[in-house]
Amino acid sequence: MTGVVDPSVAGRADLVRALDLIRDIPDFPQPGVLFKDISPLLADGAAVRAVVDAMAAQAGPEVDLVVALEARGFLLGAGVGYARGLGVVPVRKPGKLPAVAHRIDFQLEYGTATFELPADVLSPGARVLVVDDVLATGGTMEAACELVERAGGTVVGVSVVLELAALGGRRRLAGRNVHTLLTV
Ligand SMILES: O=P(O)(O)OC[C@H]1O[C@H](OP(=O)(O)OP(=O)(O)O)[C@H](O)[C@@H]1O
Ligand SMILES: Nc1ncnc2[nH]cnc12
Repeated sequence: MTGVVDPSVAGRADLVRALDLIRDIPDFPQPGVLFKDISPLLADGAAVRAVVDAMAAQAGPEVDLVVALEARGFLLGAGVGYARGLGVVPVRKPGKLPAVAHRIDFQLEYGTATFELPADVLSPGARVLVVDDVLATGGTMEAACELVERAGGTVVGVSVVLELAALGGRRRLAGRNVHTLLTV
């Protein structure tokens, strides 16, 4: 996929190849949306390793917990946690968690959604990296950061594979430390 790569990606043939596996699916999940599908990247062992290692390397040394966003963020966040030797907390869609600390409703590019943070797994003062696949309008990431902060955590970075610049997510996350591998 063509776009602007992070300086950490430039010159890394394995990462460039991995990011090239992301495909466009028109009119999904609704007409007018150009969906960026990372499934081919996730299905390629070398690609997913290159991407997860790059996300783990971008995040600062101060991170002590990964928060991963349902659903595709789980796949990447678990890898980043493993690579850095850090725990992973899943932020989930409603009705999945047996014990909920905080809940938030939000809007994303193609609809509305709700996230929940599990109870008693995020300690106040935790320095959190929030991981997802795509940053579009930023509604999803902003809501996740809000949940972390309600629990007393500090969001020290947010990390995605792909940023859709025209949808303004980075502006919405102004003041936050946003890591992306590719911006289109
Ligand atoms: O920046 P935004 O406009 O908020 O959009 C980004 C979010 O949209 C997609 O999730 P989706 O809700 O499709 O969930 P899924 O991962 O469960 O399929 C993507 O995985 C991000 O989480
Ligand atoms: N266009 C898009 N492609 C993939 N994930 C998204 N999340 C929000 N908008 C998206």
